[in-house]
Amino acid sequence: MTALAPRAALGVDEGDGAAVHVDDLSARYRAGAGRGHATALTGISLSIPVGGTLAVVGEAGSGKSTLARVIAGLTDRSREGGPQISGGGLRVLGIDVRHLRPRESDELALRVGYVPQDTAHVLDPHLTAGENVAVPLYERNAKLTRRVAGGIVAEAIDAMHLTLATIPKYPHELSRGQRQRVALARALVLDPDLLVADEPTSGVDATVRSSILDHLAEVQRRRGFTAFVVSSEIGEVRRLSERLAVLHRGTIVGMGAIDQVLDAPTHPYVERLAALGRR
Ligand SMILES: Nc1ncnc2c1ncn2[C@@H]1O[C@H](COP(=O)(O)OP(=O)(O)OP(=O)(O)O)[C@@H](O)[C@H]1O
Repeated sequence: MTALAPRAALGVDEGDGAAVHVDDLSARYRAGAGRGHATALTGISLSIPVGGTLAVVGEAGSGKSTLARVIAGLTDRSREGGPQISGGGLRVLGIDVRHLRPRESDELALRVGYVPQDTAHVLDPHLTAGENVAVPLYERNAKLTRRVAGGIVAEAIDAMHLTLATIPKYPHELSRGQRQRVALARALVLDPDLLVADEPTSGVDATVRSSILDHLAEVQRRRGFTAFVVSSEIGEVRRLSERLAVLHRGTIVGMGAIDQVLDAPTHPYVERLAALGRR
């Protein structure tokens, strides 16, 4: 892979200029036999321009992972037990996620890199780090030679500043921070148009956290993909994004430039967040 020009500069446009366009979106989960549904998101509207980044913060259970999953196209239609879109609209890379057809679901899988909170959901414990990163490559092209795949994997591993000695190791032989970076390498190996990362530094030591975020920001600057990143810490957000959305009980209670949101809080939760950020 050579260094790629930013997509916005290449003129990749998804119609209305936004890579992600969420309009009054509601989402829910099946609550189990005879118990109806549990609403997780209500009236969410946001937009991420091509090549832009939006960071999302909010307390536990506020709906961050649900929003990440629906934006990644991992709805109940495509994945058993996933969130269902129950109202509003969602366009991702020009695709209507609410009415996703199987072909579009496959297209999204190739064009969206997704890193869940728990890397155990994407890293197969029976495959080495290198084999895990290669999985999407073979999904896209089963005829890829081992030599070509190996070169691409080595580059993806290197881009996350992991040593090549990581490649033959199994996930359990790696630290949590190394596993997160392998999961990021896997999500980025197909050179996606959109990265959805759900707390990419969750459970990682504070000293390693900032370096993961810096590597991620550097790769994004080079490749110009659009990013939606969930974070649990306001301090982390600035390393990746200039824009912030704050979720509280399934609704957005603050959105805009980070300082604008924190300096003029319009909700008590944002006020608390701003106070934490000042400490
Ligand atoms: N698979 C599921 N089935 C039913 N309800 C769910 C499911 N996943 C999440 N929920 C519910 O949806 C709401 C939002 O959860 P979500 O995981 O999106 O929040 P979050 O902000 O990401 O939380 P955390 O920071 O703890 O990861 C919560 O009330 C949660 O209990």
